This record gives sequence, structure tokens and C-alpha cells, in this order.
Amino acid sequence: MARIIDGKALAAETTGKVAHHARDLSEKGIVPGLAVVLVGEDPASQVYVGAKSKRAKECGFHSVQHDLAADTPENELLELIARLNADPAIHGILVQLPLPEQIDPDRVIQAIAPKKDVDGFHYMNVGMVATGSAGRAFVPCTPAGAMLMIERELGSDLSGKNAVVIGRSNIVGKPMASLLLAANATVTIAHSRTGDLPTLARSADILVAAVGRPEMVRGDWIKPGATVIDVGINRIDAPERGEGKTRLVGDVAYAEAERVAGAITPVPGGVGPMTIAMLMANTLASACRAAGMPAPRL
Ligand SMILES: NC(=O)C1=CN([C@@H]2O[C@H](COP(=O)(O)OP(=O)(O)OC[C@H]3O[C@@H](n4cnc5c(N)ncnc54)[C@H](OP(=O)(O)O)[C@@H]3O)[C@@H](O)[C@H]2O)C=CC1
Ligand SMILES: Nc1nc(=O)c2c([nH]1)NC[C@@H]1CN(c3ccc(C(=O)N[C@@H](CCC(=O)O)C(=O)O)cc3)C=[N+]21
Repeated sequence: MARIIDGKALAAETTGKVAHHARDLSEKGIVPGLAVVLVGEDPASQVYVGAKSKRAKECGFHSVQHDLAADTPENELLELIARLNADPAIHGILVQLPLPEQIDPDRVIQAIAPKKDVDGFHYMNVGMVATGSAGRAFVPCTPAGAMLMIERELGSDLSGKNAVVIGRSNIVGKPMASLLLAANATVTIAHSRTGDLPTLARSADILVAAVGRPEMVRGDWIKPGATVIDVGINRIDAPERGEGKTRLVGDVAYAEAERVAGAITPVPGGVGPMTIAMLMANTLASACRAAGMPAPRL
């Protein structure tokens, strides 16, 4: 049976370190500040945004949440971002995605000051991660969290290892591939036009699934002993739990995969909690940089 990579525990450990460093900073008069912006009333987004604000408070941060109506015009959101960019108490700005259709997400993301872009979505940060300068950039939280889990399992040098990333999104798949490449893995990115995905997946010593299709990756897609990182968050019907009930599953068929893999991340309790922990780490790093100090290694 595979080792379970406990994202909840690793996230708690990481958040604890962030809180510790934040206390040290506070003694110097610097309080890391995070602004989370939610547009609209999507229930899942409300849960995530609430969790981020709560975790920031637990870290001792100055935490502000801006809830805007679903019909907020784009220019109003851009004005809010301009104010947050100029606010010295705010070190990190996160605009929850997806945004309502009247708002162009790219215009909004590029309006965030790169030095406050704790999501790592601005071209400046994307470019630094892609060119191997991740140390100076904000690395997107989900791949950063996944990478920390891989490091804990396999160490920080992945020389000789084959990594397959399923999914090529700008927020998960592509930066994940950049980070694996920077750690010396041999990386293949798969997507919806890839032929014979099961065979490709079976070549992976490290398999990252970031697809958004419940339990797509089956047990027989996995090389025995591989490290499997399941980024997927899919809510599916669970009539066995009662009428109208749902449950959360990943992109990997966990019960099958855990018999084959060497190590695997669960859903829930895997990459999800790590994503929020890395947001705290990025906000702390931003506050340190603003004060002319190096970001602590976590
Ligand atoms: N744990 C966390 O913190 C986070 C979890 N997530 C979850 O991760 C998953 C992926 O998210 P995200 O990257 O934003 O999703 P996107 O929808 O942006 O990207 C999905 C990718 O999967 C590919 N894909 C879709 N169907 C198939 C298929 N049948 N075979 C192979 N590839 C396929 C798509 O290919 P193509 O490009 O060809 O369309 C695309 O590249 C989702 O479940 C999401 O909820 C996302 C962010 C954070
Ligand atoms: N600007 C922006 N940045 C993001 O980082 C961002 C975003 N928009 N939009 C949505 C996705 C998704 N995402 C998750 C974060 C935590 C969990 C998480 O903690 N999940 C728990 C379960 C939570 C539950 O029960 O629903 C777990 O996996 O254990 C999941 C998903 C961040 N995202």
C-alpha cells in the first residue's frame, strides 16, 4: 500500500512556521497583510475565500476580505486593485477565480502589482518561474504546494526521474512542469489531445494529475512505486450518503491507485490545504521583501 502524503499535516507544519516568522516580523513593526477579493456569490468560492482569510488571521496577518456583488463592473474591481496596490499595509492581493463574465480575468491579474501578486499569476512572476528564477518570484500556490510534497517524498533533486503532468493550465499544469524541470526531472505535459495517456502515465516516476475529471487516472495507469500527486478537486453526487449529498474526489481513482503507487496525496486533505499554506508563505515572503529582508526558507 502507498504511503499517504498528508497535506493537512504538512500544511499545518508550514503554516506554523509562517506564524512563527510573522511574530518575529511583528516585533520589528511589520505585520504581513493579505487582501482577498471575491466577486459574486459562488458557494465554493465563498468557502475557499473564507478559509484563506481565516488562515491568514491564524498566522497573525492583517487580513482583509472584499466581497463585491456579482454584477460589479470591471473598472470598479480595477479601482479596488489600484487602491490595494498603493496600500502599504497590504503585501499580498488575491482575486478569487473564476470571475463573472463581464470581467476579463487577464486584465485584472495584470493590474495587480507583481510584488503583491501572491498567486503568482502576473506575467512577471510567470516569466521568472518559467526562466528558472522561482527563488525571486511568487510561485503559484498549488504547484508550489505540490512541489513541497514531492520534495518531502523524494528530496529536492529529481535527476533521472520521469515526471508526467496531466493538464496544461496556466495556474497548475504549466508552472508545475517548470518547477519539476528546475528540479532536474524529465518532464512531459499531457492534455486532452494527448494520445494513449495510460501508457504515457505508466512511464512516470512522478505523476501529477491536474485535469478536473473525477477519478480519471486508474490504478493500471500508475507505475508501481510512483509518487502520485492528485491536484483535482471534484464534487460528485454521493447518494450512498443520503439524498442530495455530495463528496469530494480527486482526478485519481484513489482506492485503485493506493495499491500501486509508492506514495499518494489524498483528496481531500492533500494538495488543497497545501495551496492555502503556500499562499500564507508567499504573503510572508512579500512582507519580508517589502522590508528589504530575504524571505525565510520554510
Ligand atoms: N488543490 C487545489 O488547490 C487546486 C485544485 N484545482 C483542481 O485541479 C484540477 C485542474 O484545474 P485547472 O488546471 O484549473 O483546470 P483547467 O480546466 O484549466 O485545465 C484542465 C487541463 O486538463 C486537460 N484535460 C481535460 N480533459 C482531459 C482528458 N480527458 N485527458 C487529458 N487531459 C485532459 C485539459 O486539456 P486541454 O488544455 O487540451 O483542454 C487542460 O489542460 C481541477 O479539478 C481543479 O478543481 C485547481 C486549482 C487549485
Ligand atoms: N486566485 C485564485 N487562487 C487560487 O489559488 C484559487 C482560485 N483563485 N480559485 C479556485 C482554486 C481552487 N483552490 C483551492 C484551494 C484550497 C482547496 C482546499 O483546501 N481543499 C480542501 C477541501 C475543501 C472542501 O471541503 O471543499 C482539501 O482538498 O482538503 C481547494 C481548492 C484555490 N484556487
